[in-house]
Amino acid sequence: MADQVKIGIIGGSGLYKMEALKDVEEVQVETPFGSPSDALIVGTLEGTRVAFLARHGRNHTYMPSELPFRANIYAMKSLGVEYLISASAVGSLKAEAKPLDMVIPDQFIDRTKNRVSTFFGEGIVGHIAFGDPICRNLATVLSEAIESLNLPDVTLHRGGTYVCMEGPAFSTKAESNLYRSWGATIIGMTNLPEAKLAREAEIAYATLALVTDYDCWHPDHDSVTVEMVIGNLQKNAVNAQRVILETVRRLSHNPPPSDAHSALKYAIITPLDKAPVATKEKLSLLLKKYL
Ligand SMILES: CSC[C@H]1O[C@H](OP(=O)(O)O)[C@H](O)[C@@H]1O
Ligand SMILES: Nc1ncnc2[nH]cnc12
Repeated sequence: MADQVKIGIIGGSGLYKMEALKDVEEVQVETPFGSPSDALIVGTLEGTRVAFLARHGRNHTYMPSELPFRANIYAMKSLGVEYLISASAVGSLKAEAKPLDMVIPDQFIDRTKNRVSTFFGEGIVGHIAFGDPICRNLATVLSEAIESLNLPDVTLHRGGTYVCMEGPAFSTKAESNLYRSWGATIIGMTNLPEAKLAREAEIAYATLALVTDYDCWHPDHDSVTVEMVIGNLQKNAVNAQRVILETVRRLSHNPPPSDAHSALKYAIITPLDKAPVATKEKLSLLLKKYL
């Protein structure tokens, strides 16, 4: 079993490994919810052990709808992760958020249709608070890390709404314009289920959204393609990794409090002494504080 690690990183499209990780160990984690997308790569960044997971697998073999979100979050929890940073490619729904910019969103709109985004069920019912789906304090650490680096040609947008769509096809223009009329800032296919499950697992979660395109609404820009996403992500991958490094450095020196760390305190409605033993066992990693 690997050492306990408090900081986890999930890398999305175009960010399949962390170059700066040292003393790397590949950890295959099995969970009651199946296998994660890939082995967790535990290594040292800035003197701190962290766990990295390629969200779609290192060869990008999982579609957003196929991602084993529960296994991914459970695996992070089983290593001891308390803070989870998600690095994700997104389309921009606002002119001012340009390709290569970074956005730290603070809200989501759910347009997924086909995702399991809870650990509950099978006799144990829980309803987490999700009004503020991103950990504000972790988002602040991330934003301050970005600002401290003064990255050339990168504008940071603090706050904003991430529309999470099902995919895998990109949006129609009508959809893209609808989301713009709702005031949304960026669009992707992955972060909402992850954020919900992280909250249920009492892990603080924040998103580093890397803008790769203007989706399909912008009259002066071509509609999004995979080539565009990966091309821009590769241009920005060095910056993204610098941001993650600086965030890890700050988090390890000064880990902030997070409401997420006690998210289940008032969430579980089923009396646990009346709950099915098999489900209590399945969820014991998440529930043990409350059993
Ligand atoms: C390759 S374009 C669409 C793909 O990119 C984003 O992935 P991630 O959030 O893992 O960076 C988007 O959500 C889609 O999965
Ligand atoms: N325009 C877009 N729509 C959905 N997911 C994306 N990921 C990157 N760009 C995207």
